[in-house]
Amino acid sequence: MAKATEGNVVAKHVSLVYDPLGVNVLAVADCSFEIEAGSFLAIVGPSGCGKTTLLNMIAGFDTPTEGEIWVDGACVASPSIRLTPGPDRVVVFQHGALFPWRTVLENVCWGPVMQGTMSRDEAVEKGKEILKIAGLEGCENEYPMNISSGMQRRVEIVRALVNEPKILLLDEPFRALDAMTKSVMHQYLLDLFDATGKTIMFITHDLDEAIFLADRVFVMTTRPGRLKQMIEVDLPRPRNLKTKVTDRFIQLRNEALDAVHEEAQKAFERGEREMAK
Ligand SMILES: Nc1ncnc2c1ncn2[C@@H]1O[C@H](COP(=O)(O)OP(=O)(O)OP(=O)(O)O)[C@@H](O)[C@H]1O
Repeated sequence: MAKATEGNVVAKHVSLVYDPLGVNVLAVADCSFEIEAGSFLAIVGPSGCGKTTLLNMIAGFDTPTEGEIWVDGACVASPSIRLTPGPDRVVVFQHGALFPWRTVLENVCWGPVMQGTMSRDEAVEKGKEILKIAGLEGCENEYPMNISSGMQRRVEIVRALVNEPKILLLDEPFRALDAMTKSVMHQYLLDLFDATGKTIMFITHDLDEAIFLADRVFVMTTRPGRLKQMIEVDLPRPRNLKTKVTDRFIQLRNEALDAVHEEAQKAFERGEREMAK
């Protein structure tokens, strides 16, 4: 699959202060980075460092207090722009949100049909095609409660992809899954990434997951979240289980671990100091 030409994200000196007149929490500070069209960026960092805040600004859910976010040459977020969430930037959260009263296929087709961007027949065709890549062929008529949690997560990702977004934003989508299921999810996600060529931004606490999936790993500092380190993951694709035992994988994972651990230690010490006040 050729790399996408759409979905290039550029963040320029982005900061966000929650409640500037009240508690005044500087969540993200002066973050600048680029996600090239068709590439996979993982974001890691200590708890509360601003990962979701960054994702929410790209999704159009939150307005930066300073700086700008550009998608394909158009400014989509800045202090002076009205929020514009839309189907070009679709988010999958860690907690599932499938309609329990609709079948898998109905869940997957609902968005584009409701928005009028596809006829029902087109959405069904597209939905079935992506469900197949995600290993869900034959589950179209099941209800969410009758399939496993790993399958439910895949249905959600398929549902997001059916909208043909420019960017897929994933906020710890596999956090609640056991290690074995997670590992299977990774392979399906990589298959979907290879097949669709979409730009993906993926938040996680799991460094193995970040290195295994991504082209680049953005390590954030403890809050306020800034860029601490950008790790270029030069592992060849397609990747599989054997990738995880290569020397290069272990080297990259250790690099990420050192960077995150240093920040987690700072966050911990700051927490202890605040408790001692
Ligand atoms: N609405 C809000 N008002 C005030 N502070 C907030 C608000 N939302 C988040 N915060 C604070 O902003 C900081 C960044 O939060 P955010 O959820 O982006 O971090 P995170 O890195 O995604 O955290 P985690 O890894 O725990 O999910 C945290 O200190 C959080 O408590």
